Amino acid sequence: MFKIAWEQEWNSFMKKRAIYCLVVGKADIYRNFLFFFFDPEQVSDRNCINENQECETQYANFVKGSTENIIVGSEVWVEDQELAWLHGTVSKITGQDAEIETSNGKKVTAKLSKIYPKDMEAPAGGVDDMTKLSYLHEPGVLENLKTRYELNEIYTYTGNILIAINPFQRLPHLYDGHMMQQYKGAPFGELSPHVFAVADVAYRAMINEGKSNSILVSGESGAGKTETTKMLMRYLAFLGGRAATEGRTVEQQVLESNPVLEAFGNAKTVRNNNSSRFGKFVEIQFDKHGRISGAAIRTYLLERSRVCQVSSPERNYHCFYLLCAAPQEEVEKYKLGSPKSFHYLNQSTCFELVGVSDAHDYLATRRAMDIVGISAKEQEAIFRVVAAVLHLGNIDFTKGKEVDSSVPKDDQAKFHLKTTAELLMCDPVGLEDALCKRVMITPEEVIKRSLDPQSAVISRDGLAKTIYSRLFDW
Ligand SMILES: Nc1ncnc2c1ncn2[C@@H]1O[C@H](COP(=O)(O)OP(=O)(O)OP(=O)(O)O)[C@@H](O)[C@H]1O
Repeated sequence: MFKIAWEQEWNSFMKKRAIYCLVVGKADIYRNFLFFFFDPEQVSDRNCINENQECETQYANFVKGSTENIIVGSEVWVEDQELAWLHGTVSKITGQDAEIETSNGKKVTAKLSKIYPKDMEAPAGGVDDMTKLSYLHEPGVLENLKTRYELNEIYTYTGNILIAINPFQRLPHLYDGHMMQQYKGAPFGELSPHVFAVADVAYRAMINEGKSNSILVSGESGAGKTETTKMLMRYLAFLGGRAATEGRTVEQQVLESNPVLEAFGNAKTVRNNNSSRFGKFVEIQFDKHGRISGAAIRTYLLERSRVCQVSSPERNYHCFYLLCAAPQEEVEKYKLGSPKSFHYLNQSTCFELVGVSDAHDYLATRRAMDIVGISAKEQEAIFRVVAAVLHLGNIDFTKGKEVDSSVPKDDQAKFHLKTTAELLMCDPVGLEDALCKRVMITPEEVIKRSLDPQSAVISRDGLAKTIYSRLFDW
């Protein structure tokens, strides 16, 4: 389903003439990237890439690199289980097999078709554009990215595609005002590769051609897509911003939408403490003078199951923990307490994030909601729903008097049922009925059937997921 949504999005990107920005976390993604851009069938499918001279050259280089004649004494790359690729020298060739003495002193045998020539003339610091490599094969590009990464150069071009490697550390000098100023209007490729250069070229093309443009940010979880997108938005806000007038500016609202979305759609996962559990399409609208005039964010396919199911060392959506850490009067108003007391949170033993204050983030989210234009009344309703989901998860069931029926388990369960109903502003009896009974509508009649405790739990979780995902979509 995601693939279909993505394909549709891709086609619409194509119509809008995309500029690519690719984020890489690990070798696997780069492998996919090579496949996607250099597989002949894929290339011919993507007319816009086919038209792109640079990509055709890259593809030709790729083929050349893979089919190069290898002889005894050639310096090559050979696949390694641990390190992905090892450098070595061919010592013997027998038929289609080559014997290689690797740089770490091992002797390995590999098929000739599986080894790749090493570029012995590549500069020590790597190249800033992969099209400058003699051989554009996987070990070659990975070696180049690694060399640059070790020099803190996290960005590299492949033609007009930007490859970004996650630095896993703050690099403020890369994104400050001075840097933005430098990239403003600079011809693409003149300065070091940078995410601002991609945003700049997209913006200029939009202004010059009077056509919409898109930037695609792709990569595996934790690769840095969200951070990269924020940088892109910051730079576009810098280019298209207005002098601050009274109240909120559109660009402020655009930027402040991030913390709001992250509070409700991000969670800690094994790979990423702030993982977006949804897809996002950000549209920034500019007027004919190149000033930001509006913005829209469309979200896709929130991971609904996380609302009810979470395991160590992951967490549920940030907003649940933020609300539990809200000022005392809010916590009392929503009848909350420690995250440890809620079933939807305590299935995992992780409640806090290192270096993150949920209490601080709660206030920051409230501020961001103000800036985005969510009224105090709406904010109150939003957090009522968040609290209601937590209480809903604590409604346990036991067997009722009738066969295969269920009722709230004890006083605790009844308290949470009553509180959920209060927060959702619905009738508690109606809510209990909805959880413990199923209504089937047939052409002849409406049948109401009792649910056993297990089915009532499924129905409770279904309701929690639906409420939360509707809130997120809203
Ligand atoms: N350019 C960067 N500078 C500094 N840190 C970064 C940068 N890019 C990523 N990071 C770090 O890596 C973490 C993960 O990045 P990010 O959340 O952007 O990944 P993602 O690709 O959006 O992941 P997911 O798909 O799970 O949402 C960030 O929280 C941040 O700590």
